[in-house]
Amino acid sequence: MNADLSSPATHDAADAAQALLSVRDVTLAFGPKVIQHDISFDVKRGSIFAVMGGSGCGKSTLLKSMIGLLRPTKGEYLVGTDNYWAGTDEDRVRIGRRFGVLFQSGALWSSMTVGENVALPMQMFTTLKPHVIRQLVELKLGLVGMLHAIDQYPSELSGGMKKRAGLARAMSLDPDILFFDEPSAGLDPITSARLDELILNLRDGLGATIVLVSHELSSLFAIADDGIFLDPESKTAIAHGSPTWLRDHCENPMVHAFMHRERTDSSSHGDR
Ligand SMILES: Nc1ncnc2c1ncn2[C@@H]1O[C@H](COP(=O)(O)OP(=O)(O)OP(=O)(O)O)[C@@H](O)[C@H]1O
Repeated sequence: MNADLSSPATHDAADAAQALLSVRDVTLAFGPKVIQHDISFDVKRGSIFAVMGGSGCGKSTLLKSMIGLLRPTKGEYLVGTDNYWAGTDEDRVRIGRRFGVLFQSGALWSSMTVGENVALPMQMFTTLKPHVIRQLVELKLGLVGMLHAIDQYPSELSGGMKKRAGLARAMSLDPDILFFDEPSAGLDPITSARLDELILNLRDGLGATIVLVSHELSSLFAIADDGIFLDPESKTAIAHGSPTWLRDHCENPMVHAFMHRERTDSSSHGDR
């Protein structure tokens, strides 16, 4: 399989200069089982970067590794000038403070209200006074259209509201980079489109930099402006570029089939 790495978004010296996060020659494995090898890409400040590929290719594993839950067997993650895995545990905690993560389910604490969930990271990691935290919580919930639900418990929320609340919590500490794992999973198309709009507003209004894993083509085409396509067979990246660029220009058959929702023998494990 030939790698189609010639898109406008292929990483080069200019991209590296703008990069907020640089992934360099990363190999991920569980024991002897290699999941992906020699992955390199740059996430530019203010971009929405998609990790794409069929089911089981290693998207979530890569995301986990980027947020510090899995040490790569080889390679580096550079966050600005910080080399994430090269430092001490304290260094990683400091660098990790620059990350916000939205997990698939929203991952809210069920015994706490929405407001308490959003306040928790501020209470744990800052010395802000309670009334300041309250103001910030209201601000974050306002940004995601959830201020009205500040005193509600997660069990009282719809799937889309849980995602919004999870997003407000991910933004609690004003992260430099937001990581989203399947933000549209479990949402109906209208709620999913609203979440896409919200994500675009966060990028355009706040200049947020976002890395996401998603299967949802409509969502990928609507919001992502750069990305990487992982192949489960060769276990490495076979294309770089925005989802629309890959859809319209990438000639690699696996990528073409995925982006056009076609079934081919070689992509039988691709998601549909
Ligand atoms: N803790 C683990 N130990 C061993 N293998 C694992 C572990 N976690 C994931 N894997 C394997 O790594 C591979 C990639 O899994 P991963 O969940 O990253 O894929 P994915 O692309 O996110 O899939 P999906 O789109 O279906 O969520 C799979 O073969 C999976 O079985």
